[in-house]
Amino acid sequence: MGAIHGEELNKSGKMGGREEKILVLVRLRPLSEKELSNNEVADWECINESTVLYRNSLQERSGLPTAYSYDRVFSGDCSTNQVYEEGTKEIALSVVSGINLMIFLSSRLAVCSNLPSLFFSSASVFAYGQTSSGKTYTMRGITEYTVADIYDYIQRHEERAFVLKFSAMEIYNENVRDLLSSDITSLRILDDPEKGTIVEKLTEETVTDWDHLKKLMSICEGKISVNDTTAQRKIGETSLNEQSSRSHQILKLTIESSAREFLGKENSSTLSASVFFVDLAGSERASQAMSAGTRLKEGCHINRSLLTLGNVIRKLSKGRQGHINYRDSKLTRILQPCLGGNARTTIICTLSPARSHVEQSRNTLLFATCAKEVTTNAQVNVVMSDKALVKHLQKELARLESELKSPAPISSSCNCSATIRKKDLQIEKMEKKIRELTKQRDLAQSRVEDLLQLIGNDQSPNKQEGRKHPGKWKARDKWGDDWSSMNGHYMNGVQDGEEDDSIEDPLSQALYHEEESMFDMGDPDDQCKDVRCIEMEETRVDERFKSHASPAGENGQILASTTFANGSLRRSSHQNGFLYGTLEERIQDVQRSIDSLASHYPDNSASQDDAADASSSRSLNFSRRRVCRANLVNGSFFPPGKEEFSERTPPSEAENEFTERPGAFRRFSLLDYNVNSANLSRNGSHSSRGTDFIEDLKSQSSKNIADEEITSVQTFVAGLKDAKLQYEKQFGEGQVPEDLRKTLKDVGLDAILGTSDGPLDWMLQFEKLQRAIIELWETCNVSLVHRTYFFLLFNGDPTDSIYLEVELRRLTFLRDTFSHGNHDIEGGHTQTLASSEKALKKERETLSRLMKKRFSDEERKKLYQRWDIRLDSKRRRQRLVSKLWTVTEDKDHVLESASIVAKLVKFSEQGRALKGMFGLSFSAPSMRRRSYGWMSSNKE
Ligand SMILES: Nc1ncnc2c1ncn2[C@@H]1O[C@H](COP(=O)(O)OP(=O)(O)OP(=O)(O)O)[C@@H](O)[C@H]1O
Repeated sequence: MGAIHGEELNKSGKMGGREEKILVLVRLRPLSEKELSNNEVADWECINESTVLYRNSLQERSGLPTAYSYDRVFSGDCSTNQVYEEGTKEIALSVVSGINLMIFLSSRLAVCSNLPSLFFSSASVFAYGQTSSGKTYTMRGITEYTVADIYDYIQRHEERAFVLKFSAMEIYNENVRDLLSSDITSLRILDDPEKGTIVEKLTEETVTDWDHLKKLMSICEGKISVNDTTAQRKIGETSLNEQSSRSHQILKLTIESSAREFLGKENSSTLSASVFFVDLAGSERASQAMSAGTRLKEGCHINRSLLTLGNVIRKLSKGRQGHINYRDSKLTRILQPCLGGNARTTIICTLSPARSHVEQSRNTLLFATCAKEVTTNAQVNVVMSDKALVKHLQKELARLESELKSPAPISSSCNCSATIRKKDLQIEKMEKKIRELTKQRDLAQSRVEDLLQLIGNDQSPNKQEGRKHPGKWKARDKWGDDWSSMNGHYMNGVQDGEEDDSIEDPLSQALYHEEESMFDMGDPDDQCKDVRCIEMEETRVDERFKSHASPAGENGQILASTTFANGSLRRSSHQNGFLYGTLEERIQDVQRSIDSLASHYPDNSASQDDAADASSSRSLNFSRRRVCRANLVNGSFFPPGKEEFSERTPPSEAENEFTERPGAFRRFSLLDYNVNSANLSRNGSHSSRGTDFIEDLKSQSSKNIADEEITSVQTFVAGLKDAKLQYEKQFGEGQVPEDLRKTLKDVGLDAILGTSDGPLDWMLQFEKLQRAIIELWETCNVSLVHRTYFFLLFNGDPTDSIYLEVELRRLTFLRDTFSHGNHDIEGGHTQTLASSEKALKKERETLSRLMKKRFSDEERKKLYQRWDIRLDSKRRRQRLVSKLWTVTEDKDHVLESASIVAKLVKFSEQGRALKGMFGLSFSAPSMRRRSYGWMSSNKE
């Protein structure tokens, strides 16, 4: 027999890799003795072969999904053998018996030797679920049944010679260990250009027989020790499981085979395929597992890597768009081929039916729902009989010969040259257009310079103060200077001083000391809570944004350091009919801004190793999780309380797969509220619709800190853009809602309503609006990250006015809500000034932890000096962060605060991607007219 790899066949148009969804099975275990003695009730039931149902009259009324469907579900009375036979067998054995063999040929391949057999080069079986749900119990059985069947297959196929190799590893506290070696040193993961990701120096035992393999598996389980030294896989007792696996275990069985008759001959080829058995450690809540010390630390590592796995699965379920963070944990890195790679994969999600575990069970099912959507592209090895192979090659030869004999018709080559000519013409035209545009741009540029000079002469204070605005407030064109001057300050030499890493939360402290780059994990309970549900929350949020995203190609206006004057002047140029605002120019403008931001604030963190970054992003993910329960009022990303968790668990596929929460679009009704129900804000009753808007806007913006990827700024922008669109819808163009007039009066901006429409007036108005907003941010304890993004993104372009309006209205609403003692904004979410204060405090703590990561020692020292913090004082980072954004009347202070927070949340890095955000344009074409609309309407 000869072997052909799927890829080769693919080229010839016959066969190739096979795309298929991950097979997802759910296994419910019976109530354990302990659960029975605690009078636990079983709330879950398999109602048919594919649906598991939650039966609890109380929860049913909560509106959460009750039925979940998967490829196959197994009830508590199903044996592991049944799970294997009806669930995993087909995939696990496809590495030897091949899919066609299984389905069409059964064991008659030897008889029907002309038919090819497809062998998949890699298969994997995972067990996923909360601690004590039965993963190890299930995987042990599945592994044994698979291996037994593989041996059975080998015995029945004597025409081939098989070699089996076995390796085993565990990932314990983010260290990879060889389970077949007594050496407990952590192994390195390497990227091999040919083999992909490999674990260096991992023992690979050649298996002599079935007994040998069983012995090797026993070593992994710790039943036998290697060289009588260490017990193997880390197992420990928790209150939920006496024999809890504290590590992820990955077993790999490689099966190599060659046709016996060709053995030792030139044309002999060896076929290799592997099957992975993955027993993941279980997610656990610290409170339930009652873990402390080592167990708690293990639990944190377990949860963190499972979080990354959840993230990867979630992203893959959305169709592999964008970057998949496989490198965020060793688990996902090693399992990359099994997750959306070239393996056939089955995931068995195990559940405890106990009521006390309902939340964890739901999270497991949400993970399963996501996993169902993931597609892998399994590589196919094809083995043919010699006869079939010869036939295949003859056919291929004949096809190539006929292609050679009848070359492509002349007409098609004519078409080719015609197409080339057409393209040449197009290129010529485009070059001409570029030349024209460049001319126009240069012309506009010189006009702008003229106008700038004019304004410089008009605005003597600006001119005299080197473009400073009157008072403490500086113009935006000072940004670059301020950034560099601040940077300069950091670079001045200072004495060394020990820094205190003390963190109030003991768990965070433990973790922080454990892994320096890691930061806030929140309270143990929160942190150890399973997180998949949150990933689903994110999915929904993403979906919402998707549905609101503007068509790509609109011009953007997110110029972080675009000069104030520029913004105004651009409008003038526009009015004069110049094509000043062409896309090309805008891109250059943005690029310049970003470059200036990036260059003034070198990002030291970029040099830090992958692991640090990964761990940080993982940690940040915990914060992200909290966004679901974010404090609605202050925009912080910290949760008001965990009780909201289950309420906000999204619907499963059984209901609406990842659909948005019903009424998600009602969030804009804050605007309705202000227009149509103005009395509500006065009588103090709550408006959940209005809160929806605040909640979403807030959580969108606050989400950014928890996500170091570009999307976080995009999300922020999308939220604002969304709000703006709704706002415009509500009021139309050129309308000033009555209550906004009142708001403006309230904040002392009533003069603006009657002012003229010139760029200079706008500059003054912008200053006033911005200052009012900054004060309100402080009053309402708004998230520092939100303040920073907003402050940096809206820097005085007239087209920003609508965003300032929306923000001002939102903040005024919050302030009024607080002052009326109107706490209960949305059912279940009690919001008070105190809770917003608490959330802000937590955000400051988190930012203070980031200080160490984002600023070098030297920079921090300079910062302390600059902010009057003694270098020998304790908790210096916390002190510094607690000062940020507090002196609202001092523009320098605000500017520096924004710079520091921007650096902490990697704004400059994200800023580099702002170009990509043109699709989320701040300034829709109509905005140019709209921007002054509300002011002009007041003049009428
Ligand atoms: N389907 C089942 N039928 C009967 N008993 C089961 C079943 N599944 C699990 N058990 C029992 O439940 C207990 C916990 O199972 P197991 O250790 O496999 O859980 P786990 O999910 O691997 O937990 P951890 O993540 O903590 O390692 C064990 O005593 C096991 O024998």
